[in-house]
Amino acid sequence: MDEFDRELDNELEFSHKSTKGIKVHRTFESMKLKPDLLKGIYGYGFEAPSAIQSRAIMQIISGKDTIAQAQSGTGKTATFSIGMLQVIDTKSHDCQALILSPTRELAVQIENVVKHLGDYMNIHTHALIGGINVGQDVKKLQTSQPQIVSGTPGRVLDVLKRRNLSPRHIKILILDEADELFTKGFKEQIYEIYKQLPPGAQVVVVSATLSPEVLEMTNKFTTDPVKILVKRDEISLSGIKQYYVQCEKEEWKFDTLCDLYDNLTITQAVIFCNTKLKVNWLVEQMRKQNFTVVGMHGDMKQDERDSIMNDFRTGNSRVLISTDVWARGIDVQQVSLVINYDLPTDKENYIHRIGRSGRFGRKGTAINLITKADVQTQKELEKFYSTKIKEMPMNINDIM
Ligand SMILES: Nc1ncnc2c1ncn2[C@@H]1O[C@H](COP(=O)(O)OP(=O)(O)OP(=O)(O)O)[C@@H](O)[C@H]1O
Repeated sequence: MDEFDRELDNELEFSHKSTKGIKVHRTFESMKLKPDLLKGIYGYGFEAPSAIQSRAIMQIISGKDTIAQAQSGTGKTATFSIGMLQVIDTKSHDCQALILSPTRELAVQIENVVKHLGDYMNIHTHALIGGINVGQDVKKLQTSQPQIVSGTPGRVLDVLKRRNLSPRHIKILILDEADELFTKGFKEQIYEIYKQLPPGAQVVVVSATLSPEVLEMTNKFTTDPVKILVKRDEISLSGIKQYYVQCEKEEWKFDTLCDLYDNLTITQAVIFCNTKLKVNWLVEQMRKQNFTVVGMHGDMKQDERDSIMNDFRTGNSRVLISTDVWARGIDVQQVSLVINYDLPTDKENYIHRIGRSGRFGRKGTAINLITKADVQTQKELEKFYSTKIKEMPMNINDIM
């Protein structure tokens, strides 16, 4: 048992229900935001707040610790970004807000959203991510003095320890994909970072999936938080249709995928495998059959990851094969199809993976390629999320 778990053990029971009576703001105007922030929101193309935005933004602005859960692709990033931008003192050049997320690509994406929403506020931001020279970060921190930093836990902790980033004026900490941040590899780092913040710093916990165990853990970081939660049977989006193809044997999956290829390229598609080796293998096999695909995983060099992300975001590549490094948070609106070449090993990532499609009310399709051995796992997923995964019709065009 580590220090984090020991301290958790002493905490009191935590209620897993949404806070009652939260006011709903149906327009951004009614939130009385700074005019420059409002301009940034409209400039970014938003007209009205989504369900989570209409409830959580004002709670964040009020200074309360907040736990915000909402389905994938429903605008959680802008929820915390708008709340945070409203409370930042733009005249000060101290770092006042820190956003932590589990992958480098997500941390960069979040920084981009903050930058765009804060377009008219003269806001300085920086993405602190691993895989690039820390010297560059140090220089940027000194020269641009960002008020908002979005980063991955390892690099953020590193610059805090080197004293290149001062935590003294941080008044708000956002934990995006919090349940992922509370898993083994990260939680000690998160706790280390949290301990360096000034007492009373506001904490905002965000994810589409927050299990009772994770909610219990948030107790360590939050004081009397406002909770906006989603019941488990409401987490899967009805706009994302879920199907399976029964492949009998593992070897049959490949032929099935090749048969589906034409449909993958109608818009954009992401194919998930459970290991980096399998991603490499599948990319190679697909290319041997003259299919155009790209692959991405955490063992690749950062500049290669950046260039693959860039090509996929701009639509230059259309079919991406990846690990769970791509499961959470990444927002590419053109993705309309997700294929689970392997079923994920944890239930939460199933929801996150299929949520790469169907962004903000768009239609999406998810297809699981399953062998006999996967039947039970898939049944458990259906039961867990009270959802139905149907057999894919012979003619896939009927569902696309
Ligand atoms: N109010 C809004 N009006 C129009 N589009 C919006 C609005 N809020 C967010 N969006 C768009 O919806 C998409 C999904 O938003 P976002 O990435 O924040 O979702 P999320 O809830 O964080 O999803 P995930 O659970 O996958 O992390 C983005 O492309 C974003 O620009």
